[in-house]
Parts: sequence; structure tokens; C-alpha cells
Amino acid sequence: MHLKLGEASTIVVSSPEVAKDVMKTYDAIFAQRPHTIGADIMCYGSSDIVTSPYGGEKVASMTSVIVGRTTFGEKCKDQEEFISIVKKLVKMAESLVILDLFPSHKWLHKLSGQQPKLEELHKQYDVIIGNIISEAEQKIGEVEVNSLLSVLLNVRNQGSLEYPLTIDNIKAVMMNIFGGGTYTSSAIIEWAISEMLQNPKVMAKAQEEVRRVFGSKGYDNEESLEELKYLKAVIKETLRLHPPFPLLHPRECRETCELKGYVIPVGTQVIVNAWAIARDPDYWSDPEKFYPERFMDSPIDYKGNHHEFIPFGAGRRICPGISFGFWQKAKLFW
Ligand code: HEM
Repeated sequence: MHLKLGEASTIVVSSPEVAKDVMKTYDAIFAQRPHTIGADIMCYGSSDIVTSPYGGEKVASMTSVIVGRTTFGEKCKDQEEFISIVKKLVKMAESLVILDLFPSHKWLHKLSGQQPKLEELHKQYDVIIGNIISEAEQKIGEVEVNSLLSVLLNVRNQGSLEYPLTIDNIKAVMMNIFGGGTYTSSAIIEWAISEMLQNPKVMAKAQEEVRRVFGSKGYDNEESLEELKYLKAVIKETLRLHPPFPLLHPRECRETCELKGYVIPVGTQVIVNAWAIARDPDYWSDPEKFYPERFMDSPIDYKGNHHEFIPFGAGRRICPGISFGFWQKAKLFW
């Protein structure tokens, strides 16, 4: 479907075949994200991961250290304020999306009053994250600190990267981690519980499995989580019906190419409709039904290999928090 959203020429992809073309066959062509005003203000000139241009080597250096580490480590005193500001920033940046449809109308950005508000909120974020970073820097060397922030600061201080990591890069990445990792996880947990309450048999089966696997010994190690096959199917089914990003983050066409016989010009925005794809009756029987059993003994996973099920996206821009995102939920249920 082609839409003209303000000045932005946009196509919406709602079939697994074309999603595969965008995220596999032509993945490199669509690996760019559109430029947004919200990210420019909020994420230090879009120097983060989510909105960074494809091929940004500085960011590539950073992403390798991100996997597996997602928090500040031990609780720091400003953490709660930090999270509350990030929540407000993300909400506000989303409401600014309308302005991105008219990028050349600068007067509109100011007139709406939203841009100055976002800039003000961003100043508050900058102070808080600055304090958290100073606190973390003081601890480096004192005790062995094992957190994403301490890892990033160490990498930066070693200065061994071809493209140095700046403090602004670190601040922007911390925003991504909390912005991308908190709402998504809580939304899935709420949906899973709500679906299980409406499907008591599913709830009973999941509870029985958790009690059988962990019994009275309690949660002991990561490996035991692999035994929670039914719970895993419940989470997959929740991700299928209620993906936290029903429309994946937009991509932008970097090179003219052809999708299903249509020529897609450079600069076209592409929105993949993961929600519609995961309910496509050609791929899913009784698609509206919450039925975790469909994933038991099924090869379909959420890692971007099956384009009819892409809650974490696929291709070069697939969610880097995928393992954390998935297993964090299993642990929280337990
Ligand atoms: C249920 C949990 C989560 C879901 C459903 C989810 C989903 C997504 C989706 C759909 C994308 C866009 C992928 C694409 O365009 O192909 C994405 C990107 C991203 N996610 Fe997640 N995510 C989750 C958790 C997390 C967590 C826990 C983190 C961090 C620890 C995270 C960090 C990111 C980042 C940094 C990106 C941008 C990647 C890029 O543009 O290159 N996400 N996520």
C-alpha cells in the first residue's frame, strides 16, 4: 500500500513475502531509518542505535558491547528519575511524529510548541544521565562493576576503537536501552497474563510446567529455562497477537529497487506491518485465537528467519535485545 503521509512517501508492507523482500532480499537497501526531529533532539543528533544511519561505523563499534548488558548495574540513586524522564521523552517524541511528515516546514515545528517542550525535557535527561555517568566513573577501579554503562565507559577510556565512543554516544545508547527495553517487556507480560486469564486451561498448563521444572528448588540456573517449553510457546503466541511494535520502526530505501513489480524510489519510507503479517490467514490457522500449542514442536522462531512471525524485526536492523527481551519475560513469569 502506498501512502503520502505529509511530505513522506511511504509504503506499508502487510504480507510475509514482501516483508521478506524488504528485510532479507533487499535488507541492505532498506537498512536505513528515516531521519526524525524527535531523535535529533532526544538522542544527541541521532547518535544512538535506533535512529542511526545504516553503515555508521561508530555505532557498529558500540553495538558489539551492548549485547547482554542492559542496565546500570547496581542501583544508582538517580535511576528512578532517569526512567521517568525517558518514559516522558519517548511518549513526547512519538507525538512529534506528525512533524516528521512535514520536515521542510520548520515554522510548524516551533509553532506546535512540542519541539521546545521536548528540548526542555531533554535538558533534564542530560543532567540526570550526566550525574549517573559521573557516579559510575568514580566507581571504575574501586570495585569490579559489571554493567552496560561501566563496559561502555571502560571501552571509551581505553580509547582503542578506530572510531572513538563519545559520552554523547553513551548517553544516547542508554536512552535506547531503557526506551526500547522497558515498555516492550512490560507490555508483553501484561498481554500474556491477560490472555491466560481469559484462557484458564493455558494458565493451568503453564503453571504446572513451571512447578514441575522448578519445584521447591526455585530458579537455579539459565539452563532450566530451556525446559519451559510451554511457557515459551505462550510468550511466542503473545508476541504474535500483541507485538509491542505492531508497525516496525520505519526503514528508508537507499537504492532504487523493485518490490512485486513496483519500482521503489530512493528515499521512500517503508513500514512493515508485523501485526497484520502475524494474523495472515494464509499462514496461520484460526489466526485470532490465542493458541500457544501452535508453537509446540514448530520450527517457527522469532529470530527473523520466518517472515510470518517478526515481533523483533528481521535482517540487519533486527532487535539486538532479542534474547534479553524474550528470556527476561520467562524469568519474570517464573
Ligand atoms: C519484548 C521485547 C522487545 C521487542 C518485541 C522488541 C522489538 C523490536 C523491534 C520490532 C525492533 C525493530 C527491528 C526492525 O526494524 O527490523 C527493535 C529494535 C531495537 N531494539 Fe528491541 N525489542 C524488545 C526488547 C529490547 C531490549 C530489551 C532492548 C535492549 C536491551 C532492545 C533494544 C533495541 C534496539 C537498540 C533496537 C534498534 C536496532 C537498530 O535499529 O539497529 N529491544 N526492537
